[in-house]
Amino acid sequence: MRTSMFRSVESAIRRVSTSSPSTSTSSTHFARRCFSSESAPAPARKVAVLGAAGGIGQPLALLMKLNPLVSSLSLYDIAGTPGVAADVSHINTRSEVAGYMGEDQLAQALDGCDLVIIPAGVPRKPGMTRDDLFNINAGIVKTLCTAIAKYCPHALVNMISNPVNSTVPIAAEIFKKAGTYDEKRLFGVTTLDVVRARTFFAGKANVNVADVNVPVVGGHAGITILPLFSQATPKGSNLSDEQITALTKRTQDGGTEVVEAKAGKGSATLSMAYAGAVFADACLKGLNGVPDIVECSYVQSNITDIPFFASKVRLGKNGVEEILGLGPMSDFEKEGLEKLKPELLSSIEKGVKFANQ
Ligand SMILES: NC(=O)c1ccc[n+]([C@@H]2O[C@H](COP(=O)([O-])OP(=O)(O)OC[C@H]3O[C@@H](n4cnc5c(N)ncnc54)[C@H](O)[C@@H]3O)[C@@H](O)[C@H]2O)c1
Ligand SMILES: O=C(O)C[C@H](O)C(=O)O
Repeated sequence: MRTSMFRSVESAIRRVSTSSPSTSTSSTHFARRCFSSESAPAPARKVAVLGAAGGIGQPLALLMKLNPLVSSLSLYDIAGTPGVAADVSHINTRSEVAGYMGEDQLAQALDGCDLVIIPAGVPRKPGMTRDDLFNINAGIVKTLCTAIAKYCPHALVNMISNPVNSTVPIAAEIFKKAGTYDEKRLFGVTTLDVVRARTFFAGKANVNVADVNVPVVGGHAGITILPLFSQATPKGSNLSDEQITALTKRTQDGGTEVVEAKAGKGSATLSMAYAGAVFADACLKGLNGVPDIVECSYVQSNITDIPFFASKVRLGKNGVEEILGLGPMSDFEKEGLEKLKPELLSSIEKGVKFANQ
């Protein structure tokens, strides 16, 4: 899996946190180091963030403003976007920023978009599952996807709103009804699971976190999140079965760990904004024809008997270029795969049913 994006963000942050004011790099240099490694002028790309005034939306707006692959940044929410847009727009990087507020400005926000990122909707509180968000977030996603089908039907869509296992199938159904569905352009963002798996593995295996890769497959809720630690690189110190079981559980419960630590004040926002920015950057690089961009994502898939499934995906000019197979799995992972299927399938069916009622 390509890791240059992760490495460059990490090295940029290390450098900023250790440099004195007199030795710090310019802000433009910082943005370049954070994201694309391309030096040639990148094509114009309009990116929208829907839910841009929220806990994820604001830091994600900041990170997308730092991305030199973005030429136009459209920040939409039902409230609060003028302030977020004014604030972010003062950063001296390439993109022009515009804020849009309320449904009557949604068309303008979406018009001409190449990529739409959706972190709109309510987050969990302690004691809730992601599925408990379905009743509110399904409707929000339906409204937003109906508008996407109308105003930017060819955009890539990065779905962050939970429950991702259901919101992606909802989006697919809405696009099908509108006659605009292209399965290559719809992605559930599961990058945070990969980010967590990499971090947790590095700690236990005693390897440099910047070098670690771990595919995470399945879906994005509890046991449907299946990290494949047997494929983790670099190998590092040998981990026992107990350690692998514990790492798997911690990755599956990573979201809950943050929800509980925030004690009623929402779920992961900063790590999610980072993960969302990493995935959006990969999508933009793919659109721009950069070769060998591979990330895990929850997409329409036939690598298992479940119609939507997260796995490694090669990104290209049309979105999904290739869905990569699961690769060799340990017996523990094979067992996890069979266990997750009923829950994932039922979340998919729930989304499909909702979109068609
Ligand atoms: N995929 C993942 O890995 C992942 C990780 C973290 C959070 N999430 C999910 O992301 C979502 C947002 O989380 P958050 O912490 O940013 O929540 P938040 O409440 O802080 O922000 C959500 C934003 O969405 C906006 N919103 C509500 N209805 C909208 C609509 N119809 N159109 C546009 N915007 C609308 C709200 O005004 C708010 O600003 C939640 O569903 C959460 O569960 C997913
Ligand atoms: O856990 C949540 O509710 C938010 C998100 O899906 C996460 O994994 O952090």
